[in-house]
Amino acid sequence: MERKYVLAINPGSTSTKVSLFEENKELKTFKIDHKKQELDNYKRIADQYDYRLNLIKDWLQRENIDLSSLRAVVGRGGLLRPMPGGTYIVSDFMIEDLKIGIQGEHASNLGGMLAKGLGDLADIPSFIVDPVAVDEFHEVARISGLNEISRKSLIHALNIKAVAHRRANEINKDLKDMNLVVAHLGGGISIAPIENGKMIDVNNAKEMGPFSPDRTGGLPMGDIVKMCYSGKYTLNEMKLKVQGEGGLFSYLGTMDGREVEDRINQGDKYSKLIYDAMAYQIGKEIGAYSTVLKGKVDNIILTGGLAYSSYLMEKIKEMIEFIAEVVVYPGEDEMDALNKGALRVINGYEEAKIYETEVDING
Ligand SMILES: Nc1ncnc2c1ncn2[C@@H]1O[C@H](COP(=O)(O)OP(=O)(O)O)[C@@H](O)[C@H]1O
Ligand SMILES: CCCC(=O)OP(=O)(O)O
Repeated sequence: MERKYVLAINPGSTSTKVSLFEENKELKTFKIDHKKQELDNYKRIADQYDYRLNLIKDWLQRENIDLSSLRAVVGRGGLLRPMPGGTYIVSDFMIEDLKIGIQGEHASNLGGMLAKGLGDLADIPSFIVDPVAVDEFHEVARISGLNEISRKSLIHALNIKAVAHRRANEINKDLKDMNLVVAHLGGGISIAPIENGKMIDVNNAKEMGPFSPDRTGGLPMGDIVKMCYSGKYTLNEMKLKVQGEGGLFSYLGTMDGREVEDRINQGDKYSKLIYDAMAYQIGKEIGAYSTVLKGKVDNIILTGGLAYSSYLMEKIKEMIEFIAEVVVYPGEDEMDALNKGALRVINGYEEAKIYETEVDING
């Protein structure tokens, strides 16, 4: 059978998306929704491997997609060691880091594992593209203010890079000649200044910056220290407060922007206060990162699921339009970005990077 297709896999906290591509054309796509009770059965993210792999295999079978028709499998990359952006071959060393969660637990850790699992079965290469651990920081951005702690680049790199390239193509410029501030506004929020194509800083989508639908972002430090030592909460409970049950969820009991807007439209003033506060924090962070670029910003890009909300976009624009033209790309196209990353290598435009030669293996 002719090997024609690329299979892209994007594991998220509540779903696994799979898409089949023939060159640049997305032929089929499927979102497998996972019930919370189902995922709660697994102690660690890596433990979900067989469960999610079998669901993908079932889908392939239902769609009559034979593994021998695939050229490559590509997955969303996870919380690996700090690494340059690009397309990476999934190696055994990388798999070990994904399994232990070298920089923490995240659903995207399964992307490389699932890609390699299927790639090995079909005897074809497996890749990851622009994982959430891409680190292009300026050295000064790493300094936190406490000697034992470094600031980390944990970022929605795949979508941020994809929309930055999209804007550059739209205005016929080379991204290397552009400065942008990109705000990925999803369940978690990443806001990054991009200087000549490099993401030189970011808030850290897991624990700093603005609050998001399910995360607190940065919090008043003294109060957090007191809560940690109050004896009222376990480590895991505190972690869940910061990521998973923080942000909109902690105030309003929902992490769905649409539901919050329904409540606002019905006159709920408290929901409006909280939603407006999220917009306020996002605008403030975009302002801060514009100063990183010394105000030389070609465009500000707002993207991710929350960018579908015209209410939120207008609130944010009011605060930042004085800096640069604002461009809104609602949603994300991570499947397309994964496929494009794999194709660049398969079609010989780029060489696949080797994880163990790009990262600090002793770090
Ligand atoms: N039309 C909309 N209006 C307001 N919020 C929306 C809309 N569409 C999606 N969202 C919100 O966007 C968030 C999810 O964004 P998304 O980029 O899909 O995140 P993730 O991939 O991190 O789960 C959720 O809070 C969702 O409710
Ligand atoms: C760890 C940075 C990327 C991230 O937070 O992704 P999700 O929003 O998909 O959890």
